[in-house]
Amino acid sequence: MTGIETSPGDHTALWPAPTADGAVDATVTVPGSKSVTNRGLILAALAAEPGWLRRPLRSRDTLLMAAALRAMGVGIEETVSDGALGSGGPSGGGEAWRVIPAGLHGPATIDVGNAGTVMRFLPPVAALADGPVHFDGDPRSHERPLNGVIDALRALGARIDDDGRGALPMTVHGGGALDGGPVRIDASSSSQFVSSLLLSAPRFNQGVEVRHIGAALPSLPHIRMTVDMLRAAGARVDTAEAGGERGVWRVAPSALLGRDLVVEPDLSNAAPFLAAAMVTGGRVTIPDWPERTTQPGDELRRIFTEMGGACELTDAGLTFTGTGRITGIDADLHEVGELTPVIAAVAALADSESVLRGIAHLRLHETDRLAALAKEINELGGDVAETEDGLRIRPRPLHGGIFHTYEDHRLATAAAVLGLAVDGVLVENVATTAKTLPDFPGLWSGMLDATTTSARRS
Ligand SMILES: O=C(O)C1=C[C@@H](OP(=O)(O)O)[C@@H](O)[C@H](O)C1
Ligand SMILES: C=C(OP(=O)(O)O)C(=O)O
Repeated sequence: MTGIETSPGDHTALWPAPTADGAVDATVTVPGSKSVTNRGLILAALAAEPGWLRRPLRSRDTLLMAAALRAMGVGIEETVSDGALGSGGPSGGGEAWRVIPAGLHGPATIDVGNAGTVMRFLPPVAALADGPVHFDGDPRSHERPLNGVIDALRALGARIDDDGRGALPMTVHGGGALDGGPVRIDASSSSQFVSSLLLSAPRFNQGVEVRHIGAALPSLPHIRMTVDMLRAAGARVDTAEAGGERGVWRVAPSALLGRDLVVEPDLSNAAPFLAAAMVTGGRVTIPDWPERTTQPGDELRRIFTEMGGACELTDAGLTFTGTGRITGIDADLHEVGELTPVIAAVAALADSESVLRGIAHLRLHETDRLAALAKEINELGGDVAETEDGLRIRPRPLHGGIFHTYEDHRLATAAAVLGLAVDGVLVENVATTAKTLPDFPGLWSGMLDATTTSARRS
């Protein structure tokens, strides 16, 4: 495990965001999906036989997940696959992780960093271990809600010591098995509470029946991703979409298959690159864009088209073309909240007002994203106001300055988008992008260098 930032990064470092000289014209290969990689790791670790993850994302969040599973005894071998190892996916071989399930053991200590998927998806796995598993992480991990997972696990038979706030740090006293059964949770603050219980449920004695009570659930595509991946691993899952009750998910106890999974590119991390086409009136192609996917980033096709761009899905991937003119948008981003920071950056460069709704839960993400976006864009001369459930963005001429990022990868990529159009944007701690995107500055300058090269050729 080398070459990836595994700490939150250096707050004193300032990265001068490059401006674009003209329309970008580039093909950008985006690394694998965080959400698919971390679900794939858990399902493979709980399987009855070894499995493969091909083209996994190697970033802070996924390396923390792999380290945590290893700490509980799971084998994860990193290899570079070639034809001999089987299909390497649409573009051939590349990196692959072989996951070898084993008895889950405590005592173990897990560093969750600031990864929602690690802090929420692993406590049910720890409940299946045969000893205590201690969870802690970055200071922000102590503030992000975990009560839905803690309360549900207790109701399902787990013993957990925490300080009574429903947050980290905590110790799950794994008993080697968990009863499971019916449980009610309020997952209105994070869809990850539901995904967490479903992912480990095939290994609970009675499986699980999760009933969501409370206000609307955010990020439904991510719950669909959980259900799809469970089914692909052989689990039996009942959902509203399969004729079941709304807000209720049932997973039957069963053995899980070891899969050979090719991880899709991270479509949410494609957002800044597609935004570059929007902002510069250029063209960006993302290879291997899936034809069908549960990733919320697929909605970018619709959202950026509504804002004035155009896209085409071909054998080469998704090609997104901007005209340089951006129209403001009135959009409910409840289901695709993680796309908000980059959409807000594009909206700040539009020629009319935008209203982004349905995203109050973003106040509980890596940072309070609504407050941070409003403050940082306004400090560059913008006019962004927080509403009860989102942002109202009135485009203004922007100027350079320091853009603080609050250890939030998506704040940093949003700042890079603004920097394409605004001279003198200095992005604090761009290294924080390593949470989900290794070498973002390299990919960004690669996109701009490819543009210069193609301009010279023509
Ligand atoms: O399950 C997942 O992989 C995710 C679910 C969403 O979380 P919330 O429902 O907490 O917004 C999303 O924002 C996060 O980036 C990834
Ligand atoms: C909310 C996010 O991450 P996490 O998995 O830490 O919740 C995100 O990546 O936008």
